[in-house]
Amino acid sequence: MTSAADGIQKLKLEPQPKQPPAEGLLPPAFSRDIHLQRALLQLRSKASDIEKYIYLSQLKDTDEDIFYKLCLANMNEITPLIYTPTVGDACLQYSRNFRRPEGLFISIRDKGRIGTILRNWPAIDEARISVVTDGKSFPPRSRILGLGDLGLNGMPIAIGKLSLYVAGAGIRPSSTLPITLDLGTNNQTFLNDPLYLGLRQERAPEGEYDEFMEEFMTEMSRVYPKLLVQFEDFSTNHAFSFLSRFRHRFPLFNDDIQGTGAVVLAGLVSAARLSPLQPHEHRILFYGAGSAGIGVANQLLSFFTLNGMTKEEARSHIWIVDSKGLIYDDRDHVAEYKKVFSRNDYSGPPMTDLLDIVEYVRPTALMGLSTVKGAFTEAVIRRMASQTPRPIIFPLSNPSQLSECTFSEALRASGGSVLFASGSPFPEENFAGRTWEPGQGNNMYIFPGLGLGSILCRASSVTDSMVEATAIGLANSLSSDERALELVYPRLQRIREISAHIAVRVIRAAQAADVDRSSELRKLSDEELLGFVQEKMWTPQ
Ligand SMILES: NC(=O)c1ccc[n+]([C@@H]2O[C@H](COP(=O)([O-])OP(=O)(O)OC[C@H]3O[C@@H](n4cnc5c(N)ncnc54)[C@H](O)[C@@H]3O)[C@@H](O)[C@H]2O)c1
Ligand SMILES: O=C(O)C[C@H](O)C(=O)O
Ligand SMILES: [Mg+2]
Repeated sequence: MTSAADGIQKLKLEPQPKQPPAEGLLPPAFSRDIHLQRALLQLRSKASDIEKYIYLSQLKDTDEDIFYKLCLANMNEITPLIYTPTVGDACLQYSRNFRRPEGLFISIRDKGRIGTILRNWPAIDEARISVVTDGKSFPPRSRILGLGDLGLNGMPIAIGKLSLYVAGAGIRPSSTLPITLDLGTNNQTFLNDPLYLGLRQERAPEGEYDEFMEEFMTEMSRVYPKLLVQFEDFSTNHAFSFLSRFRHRFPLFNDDIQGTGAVVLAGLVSAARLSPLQPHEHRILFYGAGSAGIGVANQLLSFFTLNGMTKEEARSHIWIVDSKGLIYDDRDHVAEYKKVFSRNDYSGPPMTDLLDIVEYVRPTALMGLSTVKGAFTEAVIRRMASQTPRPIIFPLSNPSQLSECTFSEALRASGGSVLFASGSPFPEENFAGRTWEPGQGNNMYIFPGLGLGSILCRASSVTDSMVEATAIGLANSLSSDERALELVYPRLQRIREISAHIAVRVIRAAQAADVDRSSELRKLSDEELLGFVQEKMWTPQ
């Protein structure tokens, strides 16, 4: 009879000691440099992105060094395959394509013995960073990107984010820990699918979920005392409540609320530098009021407060639209977490049409976090472009098929005046006799550096000031060449350099907030600190 442990051994999850292969096992002319080229050719020969994703997962499993070398040399080509948008399909098809475990699955039935399960993770190094998702949705079509209730199939998003920690910030692969919490699913297609790998039950009720999370977080900190936790793609209500419940007790952050807030703040700062308007002239309209929309709106208050306004004044520059239209005081049914942005200067009939809202608000910036494909119509973009000289339009919903508009649409409808960034990548465009590069406003620019800085200074918690520091660090990391091309984000190929720069800002902010536990870093100059951060980055051999 085979035991569960034998099963895992067969699935090769256990780390294999690195030894040169015995003589004769490799062909005489084999060289690792040439093999890198071979791997790229093999990758490019695959017919679809999901096949490329599967190829890359297997490459990571069999030869981690080649996998990360390939990533680092080809960030623009590989990031969309191991991360957004392909990871969306990888999630949808996870139970069909599953080959071997690459992370921990902790289910509601493990309540009472979560510590034991956590100790089963067979890593060589102590886990230092974990991305945790519950693959869960609240209203239909929310969370895991914008794809809905994925239940246990959310695992690839945790794996994808951690691959970017390694590629983008040089976190040691063996210290990363992807975790999917299986609390059941209300996705009937999965429940009916014989291949579905998760619990075949509806989601656990709130009270039980709360107890489960309490035990989970407590055990995580016991088993892995140096661990930083990233909450990913929880449904909106849980995203906010778990963040506020745990953030002062454990080192953790929520990527969708805080990471997205920071990346959009950085993009807005860069875009505003290209606009002729003064900061206090900006009026920001949010389309979508979930964890990301409200998280970003909260973070964008800093755009105004850093320019001398009070929080109250800053709030008056922000308008929010949810699925029921513009949010204002006299409107019924406004969830508590949105109320802080409710307008007290409008009291007419409900305003639901985006074109009417754009006409009324006259936004200089329009942020899409709604999961509503095509919501930024040609008419909406044209109207905005007629009201403001450089409309800032960020359709941030993921994956690509849920984007509020494409780069081509925004460019053409605005006659080239748009300052654009999208959550998922879009190709360059030829328009009006030149080539235009879109920006990608994705939290992937933030979490690697935030994680690296927090880990290196052993932050006991992740403060708002550390998150804000990532945004300023990112906005200041554009090269003169990138600025000349009017890019709002730096090129992805420079992600390691950018992450190191962000990590330094994070460490300094942690020191100022007194949450750093590696106090010897306080003695280093900024230059020495940057050197220290870069030296700590893992590099594939
Ligand atoms: N670019 C990034 O880095 C990034 C980061 C986080 C989230 N996102 C994306 O943002 C999207 C939203 O994420 P979330 O976590 O906030 O999801 P969510 O489900 O919590 O929120 C979606 C919001 O959109 C609103 N909405 C739905 N239909 C609408 C309509 N017709 N008109 C106006 N509003 C409508 C809903 O009311 C809700 O407030 C997802 O697609 C996600 O992938 C992008
Ligand atoms: O996963 C991404 O690409 C960004 C973000 O965390 C999201 O949920 O969409
Ligand atoms: Mg996310």
